[in-house]
Amino acid sequence: MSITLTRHPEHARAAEILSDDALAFIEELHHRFAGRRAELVAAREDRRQEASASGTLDFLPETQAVREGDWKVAPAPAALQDRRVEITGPASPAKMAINALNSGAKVWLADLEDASTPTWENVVDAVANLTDAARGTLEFTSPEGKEYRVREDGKTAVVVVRPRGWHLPEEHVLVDGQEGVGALVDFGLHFFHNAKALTASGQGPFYYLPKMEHHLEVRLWNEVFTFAQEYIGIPHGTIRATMLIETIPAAFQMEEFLYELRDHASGLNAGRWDYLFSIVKTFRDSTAGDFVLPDRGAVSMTSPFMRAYTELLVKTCHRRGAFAMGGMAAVIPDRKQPEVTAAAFAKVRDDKTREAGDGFDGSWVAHPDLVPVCQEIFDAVLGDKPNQVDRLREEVQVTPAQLLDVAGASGEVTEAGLRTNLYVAVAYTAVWLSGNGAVAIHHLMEDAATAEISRTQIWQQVNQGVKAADTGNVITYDLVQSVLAEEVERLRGEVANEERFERYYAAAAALISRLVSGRPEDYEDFLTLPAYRLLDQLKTQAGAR
Ligand SMILES: CC(=O)SCCNC(=O)CCNC(=O)[C@H](O)C(C)(C)COP(=O)(O)OP(=O)(O)OC[C@H]1O[C@@H](n2cnc3c(N)ncnc32)[C@H](O)[C@@H]1OP(=O)(O)O
Ligand SMILES: O=CC(=O)O
Ligand SMILES: [Mg+2]
Repeated sequence: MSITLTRHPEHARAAEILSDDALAFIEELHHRFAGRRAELVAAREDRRQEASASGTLDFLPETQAVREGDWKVAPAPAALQDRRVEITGPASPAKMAINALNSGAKVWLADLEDASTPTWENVVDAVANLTDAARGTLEFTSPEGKEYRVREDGKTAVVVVRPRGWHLPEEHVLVDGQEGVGALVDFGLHFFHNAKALTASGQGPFYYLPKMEHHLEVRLWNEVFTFAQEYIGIPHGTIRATMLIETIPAAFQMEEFLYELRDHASGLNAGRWDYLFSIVKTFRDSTAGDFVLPDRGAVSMTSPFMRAYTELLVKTCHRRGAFAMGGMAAVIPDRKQPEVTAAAFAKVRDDKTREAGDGFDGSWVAHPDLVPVCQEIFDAVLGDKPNQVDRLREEVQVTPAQLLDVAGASGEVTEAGLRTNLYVAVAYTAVWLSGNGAVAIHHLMEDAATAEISRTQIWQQVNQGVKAADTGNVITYDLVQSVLAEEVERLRGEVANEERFERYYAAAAALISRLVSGRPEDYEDFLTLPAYRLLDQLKTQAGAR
């Protein structure tokens, strides 16, 4: 075998999850698909520069026949007919996996992506938990003695696994001396251990595919699926995947995404947070139009450019017999603060009411207490039906200009918003570095996608010399540095643990300080790329203390 591990994960199940047979499968995937994946990821930047320079994007002329053709995706299997409420959350720790399975949601998006830090231990733990879940043996006892068991009334959520995006490596796997691909490792391990059991029970294997920018990236996943099904010996088309439309180039290729994956596609999801990130990232240095996004907190789903995106998504999906899945309202309840919970419920209700009314077939929630809120709204709209794929929305017409109308969003850039962005970017990155990919900050769910918006907005504001509406100050890198220093001191006080602060928060602050400089050479395509390189280093330092 030409596959080796740079380090064995510290996990009791490592030998089972990383068995020789499983690694041989990863090696095959790597040999067949890693080269093309590298080319496709590399091709993104040229296209981005073109879009930024021209200040526009358009539907692709070369795929007009696909958009005008008469075709549909494969019909949804029984387990995915009703997706009115989907809870998202990491597949590690086991406690959260069990809570998600028991939440009453129809689907659990088991996340190895936005909500997960891909430490080697987390990756193995997530696959181990998902393997136990597929066999009905997942259980957990907390250090306090609380026992967690999966419910036995047949109402557990159907599991849909989200592997890492194409951009992330897996540095602990080497194939022919070349670094592994995070997406292929996550998918490969989960699929290898579970495909047969899930096929036999009719519960999968199902996936969510994140952060793609071009339909050729979808084609690559389709080829991965086709090969994987053959390798393991399950029928072509058993896998079903829902693709996130969460990049601005993807909004111009919704039809093409579904077409490329048509034998395996079950829908599209409006991933609003990465979508906003992608808009700012793509046009961050554009001088060909006004693409400066107002403060993150001021942009809502009712902004015209966000409505254009969701309306087009519903219309496209239903025309092709695919499910249209709504996104995440980031407000979360707090069981200890009823007024926070009431405010969160009201906001989620508004968000889901808009989505259900627009024709979405279901939507996401971030917390178990939000499942009934979302369910009630979709129940009222769906009535006896499991979905509303039959609502064609033929009246919807969306133009490129509408999708790109960032300037039409109401709201301003403020220094208060800058401060919040800096606080969130550092606090989230620190928590991520400590091994936890999702966290509540000021009653909002923060994950990799929301943090990406925060740090990219700052880069854009510095690069474009934006004037803050509340103070009148131009946002310069010096101003950012001085606000950053204040927010880092605030965090030092809040963390109140000097060792933890030094290990994670100081590292996070140093990283964010560079990423927001507004200089082209400091911009990183993904915050998690440089952060990933710190994980083992911090682990070693922690062990050495
Ligand atoms: C942009 C996007 O991609 S969105 C999708 C990716 N993001 C996510 O999936 C985030 C999902 N949500 C979460 O991770 C969590 O809700 C957080 C981190 C935001 C908040 O978690 P906590 O601070 O633990 O919330 P809280 O204390 O209220 O939790 C209460 C209980 O619900 C559980 N819980 C909370 N959220 C979830 C969830 N999403 N899935 C499963 N269980 C959950 C907690 O584990 C806890 O369980 P316990 O009572 O057995 O100990
Ligand atoms: O993955 C979802 C998003 O909003 O980003
Ligand atoms: Mg996302």
